[in-house]
Amino acid sequence: MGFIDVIKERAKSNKKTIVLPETEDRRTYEAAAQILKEGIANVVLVGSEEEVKKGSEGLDISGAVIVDPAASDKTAGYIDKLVELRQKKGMTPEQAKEILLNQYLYYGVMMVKMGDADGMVSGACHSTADTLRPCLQILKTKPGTKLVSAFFLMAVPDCEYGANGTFVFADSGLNQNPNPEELAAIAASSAESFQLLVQEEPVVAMLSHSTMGSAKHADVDKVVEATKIAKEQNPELKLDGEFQLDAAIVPSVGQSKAPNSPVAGKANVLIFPDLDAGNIGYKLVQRLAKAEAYGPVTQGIAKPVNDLSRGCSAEDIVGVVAITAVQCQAE
Ligand SMILES: CC(C)(COP(=O)(O)OP(=O)(O)OC[C@H]1O[C@@H](n2cnc3c(N)ncnc32)[C@H](O)[C@@H]1OP(=O)(O)O)[C@@H](O)C(=O)NCCC(=O)NCCS
Ligand SMILES: CC(=O)OP(=O)(O)O
Repeated sequence: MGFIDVIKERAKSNKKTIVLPETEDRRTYEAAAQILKEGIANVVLVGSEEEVKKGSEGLDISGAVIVDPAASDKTAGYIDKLVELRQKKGMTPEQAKEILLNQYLYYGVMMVKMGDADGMVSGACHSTADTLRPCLQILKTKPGTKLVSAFFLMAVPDCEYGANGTFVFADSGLNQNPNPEELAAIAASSAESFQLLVQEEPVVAMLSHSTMGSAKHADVDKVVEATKIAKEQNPELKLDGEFQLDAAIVPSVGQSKAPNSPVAGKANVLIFPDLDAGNIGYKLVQRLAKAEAYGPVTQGIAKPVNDLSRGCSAEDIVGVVAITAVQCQAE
């Protein structure tokens, strides 16, 4: 079984309820039909009966729950709660009502916040910034976590590297230019996510254009500092750096460029120095190596809510929903 098949089986073993708010997008219905058919999760679609009927024409989504913000008796409570949460930022009851009746993404986040759904997946037709901003504003970080970050689960076909071709790539979605402390936090969270989702020991590489001092630059210094912090804060973790990508994942190159590192050549969690590298890197592997790419999956947020690339397929949405359901099981 491939990575995503295992995740789907885990999701089915203890079904969770996931909101899909993007009912203006046909891929949402195609994914919902597949999720229901396979029994991966209970599905909530946000929209009017009429919108959903029109958008899902020809698909069997009869098992989905449809929640219409304009008709639901929960909406008034969501408005009050949103005002309470965002009052200090200037949110008025009128604004909260306008947002919740018209922006289904916000409605989905409020359903999760209020415990009316376990998790949410959105982002097929909203940018990452527009998807994650309301999640961060309303749900906030998990207790004990300062930074929310985002990763991709990459399943590369016919690949002997990583965990049989499965990797976590981080941060590929959220933090644009993390400082050393933030990069160290991203590494620690990514190791935890890898353990939860891949169920193998994480081996974490801090990536750079330099391996163990082979290049000199402020960008390299940042990764060296992040590696030092991450090691100090997580002495139990298999984590090392700084590495070029080949030294991190290819055993023979790791052996020649960093012979004394327990991580070189064996990494399955790749920590990119910034979002340019992380986002470009995952898209290169997805498009050129034809890897499955699931995400951006968030970590460090108070409840499981995950994003999608606007370039995603319905099958990608199904995969991210299954991953979200497994994160919900771990809550
Ligand atoms: C997500 C993003 C939009 C947030 O930035 P922003 O719009 O400037 O919003 P703010 O900085 O005001 O943050 C909004 C809230 O989220 C919180 N927040 C932002 N980033 C956070 C993080 N990484 N961890 C925890 N909380 C965070 C802020 O504290 C703030 O909370 P508050 O409103 O209660 O004070 C921004 O980080 C971003 O654009 N990231 C890149 C996304 C992207 O384009 N990715 C590429 C494609 S995948
Ligand atoms: C993850 C990502 O790159 O998202 P989008 O394609 O929506 O910008």
